[in-house]
Formats: sequence, C-alpha cells, structure tokens
Amino acid sequence: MKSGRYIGVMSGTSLDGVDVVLAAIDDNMVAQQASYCHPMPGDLRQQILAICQGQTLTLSQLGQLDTRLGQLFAEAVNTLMRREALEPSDIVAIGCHGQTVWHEPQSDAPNTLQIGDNNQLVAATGITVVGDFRRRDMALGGQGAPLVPAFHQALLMDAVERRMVLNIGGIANLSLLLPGQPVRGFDTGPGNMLIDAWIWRHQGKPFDQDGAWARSGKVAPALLEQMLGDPWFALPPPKSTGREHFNLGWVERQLQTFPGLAPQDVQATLTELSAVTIAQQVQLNDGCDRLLVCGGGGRNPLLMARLAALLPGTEVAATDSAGIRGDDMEALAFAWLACRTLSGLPGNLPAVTGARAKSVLGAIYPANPFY
Ligand SMILES: Nc1ncnc2c1ncn2[C@@H]1O[C@H](COP(=O)(O)OP(=O)(O)OP(=O)(O)O)[C@@H](O)[C@H]1O
Ligand SMILES: CC(=O)N[C@H]1[C@@H]2OC[C@@H](O2)[C@@H](O)[C@@H]1O[C@H](C)C(=O)O
Repeated sequence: MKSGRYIGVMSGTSLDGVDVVLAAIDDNMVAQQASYCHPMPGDLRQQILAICQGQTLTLSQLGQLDTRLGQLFAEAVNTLMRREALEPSDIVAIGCHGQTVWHEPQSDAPNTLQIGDNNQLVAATGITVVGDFRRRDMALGGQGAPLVPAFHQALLMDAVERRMVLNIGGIANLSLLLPGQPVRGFDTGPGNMLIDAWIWRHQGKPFDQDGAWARSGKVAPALLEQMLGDPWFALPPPKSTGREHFNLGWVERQLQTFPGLAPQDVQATLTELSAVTIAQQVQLNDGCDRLLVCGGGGRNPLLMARLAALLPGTEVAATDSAGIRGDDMEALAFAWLACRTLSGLPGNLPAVTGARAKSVLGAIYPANPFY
C-alpha cells in the first residue's frame, strides 16, 4: 500500500452535509485522526434533490452544479486542513466520492453519475485527488455499489463471529462478514430517505429527530404490506438503488389506495418499512451474532429499537464499539479506496457488485507540480 495520510470526502444520499475525514493508512491499519462535517447549502440540496427525482436541467445548469459541488468539497477539505494545521505535502491524496445524482444499474445502458468537479478540488487544495470510483465496476458489468463491503471486510471481519455491517444512510446497505464465506453485500432499500422526505413535506424539518414524530403515530399494517410488495425488495443480489426509485413520488403512489391516513401513521409505517426490510435481509442470510451499525439512522432510537426487536438473539451495536466512528465510515472508506487505487490494488468485490472482474477503481487527478 502507498502508506501515509489520506483524506476521504463523502456527500451521501441524505444530502445533510459533506463528511471529511483524515486517516493514516498502511497495510495493517486505518487510523482515524480527525473529521469534520461541512454544511450543505440549502439551495444546492434542493437542486440535487430535484434532479435525483428526474427533474430536467440544462447542460449549463449541470455544469454549474458540477463546479459548485467541486468548490464545496474543496471548502470542506480546506476547513479540515486549517483546523489540523496541515500542509498539502502532508497528505498523499484525497479520495472523493462525489455527489450521486443518478444511479441506474438496471437499464439498457447502465449508468451512475457522481458529480463535483475533482479539478476544482485539486486546484483549491494542491493535493492529488482520486474520484469516479463506481463507473469502472459498472463497465465490468457490476452495480457500481455498494463499495464499502471491501473496506468493512478489511477492518471488521472476524475469524469466528458472524458479523454484518449495516449502514443506515439515505439508502441502507448491508455487508455480510461471515467466517469461511466470500464477503457479500447489497442495498436493502430505503434507510432514512423516505422518513426524511415525509417529514420535510409535512413539517419542513430535514429529519425526524429521534424518531419522535413516527412514535406519535401507529404503523398501518396494510400499507406496510403493500410497500413490501414493491418488486425491488424481492430482487436477488447484486442489487443497489437510490432516489430515482425510492422518493416522495413513490410514497405518494403507495398512498393512493390509503387516502386519509394520518401523516404520523405514514411516518411510523415508513420507519417500520426500513426496519423490516433490513431485518428480513439479515434473516434471509441466516442471521448474525453481531449487527454493527453505522450511518445517521443509527441515531434514530425508534429505528434501532425496532431492529433489535425484529432480530432477537442478535447483538445490535454501533460500529463505534468495534473501533470505527459510524459517522466517518463512508468517508474513511473512500480514503482507503484512494489508497488502494494509488497502490494499484483492486477496490471492488465482484461477489458484491456482480462485476466480472476485480479492478483498480477510479480516476486520478494529479496535484500540479508547477505551483
Ligand atoms: N437524532 C436522529 N434522529 C433521527 N434520525 C437521525 C438522527 N441523526 C441523524 N439521523 C438521520 O441520519 C441521516 C443522515 O445519515 P447519513 O449521514 O449516514 O446519510 P448519508 O451518508 O448521506 O447516506 P448514504 O449512506 O445513503 O450515502 C439524516 O438525514 C437523518 O435521517
Ligand atoms: C450509487 C450510490 O451512491 N450509492 C450509495 C448509496 O448510499 C448507501 C447505498 O446507496 C450504497 O449503495 C452507496 O454508498 C456506499 C458508500 C457504498 O457504495 O458502499
């Protein structure tokens, strides 16, 4: 491995902020040294939300959004650099995931698009950037996602204990770290995305703090049953999804046959949907001893309580208990993936994404030696 200090940058599907993490990486360890979450300006968030759900935009608008996001990622990195009194020469590279604005792995011409111009990031930081991690895997017939299972394997695999790692972000994804078996992983469906969208629509709040609004309602069993009937849930892995499929329009279509349902009951049902679809996948894969949870959904006590109740006998714990701060997990994974790329090592797991081969991932934007 090309060891040294790396920065990982992740702007996820929840659009709540840009996570930046500093880590020391070598063959044997990934040590988190600092992290920072840079706010996502409201107008950018709204624009991204709109295009993720299919709103058309001109090439000029797309180009401007690409530039603005690249600049935002640079501000986020430079804030961390200042706080930690770092020089560009202290950092080997930045691994930047970019902002997913479209993800269509099942189509005649499968595609996935992460934007935020990496040239902006190199120019403003003076540090080499590795980006565009997903499309090589897709070009090899894979889903291009999820990519974190390889990182989970490197850090959290145990020789004896059956572990699964669950990220509850906008979309939830599960990594199966089962002794003696190849690592597998896939998206389970909505994590916080629909919960966030529904409370935004009704109360103008970005998320349901501590699941309080959902708690004030009752799960509607018939609605839950109908939602669980979405054919995406029954697809076998490899599978991944995003806002193109699970969005407010999806919820509204589900509600057409349930007019008059109280909004808090819908919220309770959406929370239950996330818990049930995750738990079903854990059970379908013969369960685990420990379910290690990361991502913002881990801070929703209702969601966590429902998961624990649906998975009796499984210890449900935060990844923090295994030494990795859950909020940093994804940014850390992209710092590690940048290190893999610069070391000429593969970053994808074909057993996870369905790609026909392992591959070095991403594109390298070298730092400019002339300034
Ligand atoms: N106290 C809390 N109560 C309820 N929900 C919370 C709380 N704190 C965070 N969340 C949820 O976590 C979300 C942010 O999660 P996270 O940062 O993991 O998403 P992400 O990284 O954008 O997603 P993805 O993994 O899909 O890319 C918020 O939008 C919210 O739904
Ligand atoms: C296309 C895309 O951006 N997918 C994200 C999203 O957020 C969670 C889930 O859906 C996962 O598939 C993926 O992110 C993580 C970091 C991954 O690739 O493992």
